[in-house]
Amino acid sequence: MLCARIRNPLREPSCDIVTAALPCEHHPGVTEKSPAVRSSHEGNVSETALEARHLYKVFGKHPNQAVRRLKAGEGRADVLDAGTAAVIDAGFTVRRGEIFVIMGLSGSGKSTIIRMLNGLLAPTEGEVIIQGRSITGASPAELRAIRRESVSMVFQHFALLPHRTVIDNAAYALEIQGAAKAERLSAAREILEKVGLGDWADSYPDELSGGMRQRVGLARALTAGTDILLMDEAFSALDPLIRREMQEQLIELQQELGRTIIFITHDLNEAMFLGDRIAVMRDGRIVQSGTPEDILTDPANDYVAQFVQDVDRARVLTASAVMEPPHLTTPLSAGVRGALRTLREQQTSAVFAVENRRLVGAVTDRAVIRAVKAGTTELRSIVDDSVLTVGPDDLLTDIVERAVETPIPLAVIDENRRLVGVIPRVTLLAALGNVPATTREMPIVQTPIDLVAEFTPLVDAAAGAPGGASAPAGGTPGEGGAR
Ligand SMILES: Nc1ncnc2c1ncn2[C@@H]1O[C@H](COP(=O)(O)OP(=O)(O)OP(=O)(O)O)[C@@H](O)[C@H]1O
Repeated sequence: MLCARIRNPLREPSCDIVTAALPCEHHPGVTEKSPAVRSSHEGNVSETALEARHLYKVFGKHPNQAVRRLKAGEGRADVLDAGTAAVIDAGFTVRRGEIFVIMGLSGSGKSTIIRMLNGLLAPTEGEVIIQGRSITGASPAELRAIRRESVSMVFQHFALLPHRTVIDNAAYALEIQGAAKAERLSAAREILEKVGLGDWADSYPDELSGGMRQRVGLARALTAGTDILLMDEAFSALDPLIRREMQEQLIELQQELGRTIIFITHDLNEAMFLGDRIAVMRDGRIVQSGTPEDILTDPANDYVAQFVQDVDRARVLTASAVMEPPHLTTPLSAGVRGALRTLREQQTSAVFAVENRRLVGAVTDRAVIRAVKAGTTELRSIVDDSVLTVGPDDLLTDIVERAVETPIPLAVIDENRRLVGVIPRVTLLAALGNVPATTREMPIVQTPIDLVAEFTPLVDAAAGAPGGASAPAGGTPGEGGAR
């Protein structure tokens, strides 16, 4: 299985990209991880493939009036008399080479957004910018050119031409672009190989299964050679197993071909698995955008939190998202006695041995005691170097098995074998079960009755103190008394 973190080179860039939680430029109330801030040595290369700025779409009699009222603070339901607000002030930036997912329940406005992104629908207000060019106000001919050259679409119901062979379907977009037959067939054949349909080139769509037909749809969009692919619920009609296969294949293809993909889905698990970043929509608005881990671990509001409750966390969270700092370590240079001291102080039965922060292995209490008895002082000879390790980018789903096998926490090591964290089994279980792994201070239970306040007036009254026996009738115990 591919790792969600490392599959996109743009997501884990090799040079100084600063990522910080910032308010989204277009939505001060919506937070997203900041767009990559590139170091100056990369030059001013635009990494933005597509941008949506303050998009509104209202269907109905008075769309502009509805937008004015929405801006003034009225809600979607309030402006129904003027029209249906399908999209309200949606803004996002899609970076080149990423999979950006727009996720929301039926009616939340996803399809309307995607139709505005490829110019099939004009926004009531706002702007769509594709590769630096605004398509708002573009002529029909310009829009056709943009769709031909920059943006391809993959539909839920494949939209294949039934009387054409698989290869002719896959080559169709190039045919429209006017490419010579030999050129388009060769390009289509290459892509068909990549999607696993090389042997089916001469078949017809009705000879294929649903998953295979969707592969042809995907091949057609990829053959077109556009940088941006819009995929509208592209896998929703497929059986669950085929669907998962397609999701995995899409990530592989995206990694290989580096296209920019905007993927629409109502399925949060799919969004979490595919998305480098996700925009969550509700009632026409984007309510949160961020990486899958951001959304899972820090939902912006109760709506998103409820949504993520049922997410298959093992497919989204990585080792680095759940690991704990490695406290139970002993340097090799501390020798057997040093290891013994750490084991006793930490009251544990095994510690990790490290050398220059690099993991050497684990040392158990038994081995240490035997070594002390035998008069051994050097630690390396008793280190067990077969400890199970995982990488920071490994998905939990891929490490659960190893966690079950090992009696000590899993060691998380980076590419230089540096011990960057540990995952005790309890931490893994807590993360999978969405239980907070942190512990809090125990609250101090308040004494139910303030005995001093209760009894002082009675004692005072018995002693004849002023204000005691003469306390007003109905006064609460303690009122007017000493505290
Ligand atoms: N042409 C139209 N005329 C009037 N209302 C529309 C039109 N298209 C969409 N809507 C309304 O806009 C809202 C958003 O619809 P949209 O299809 O964009 O949502 P969606 O999230 O894609 O839902 P689904 O997954 O069901 O397609 C809905 O209330 C829908 O009824």
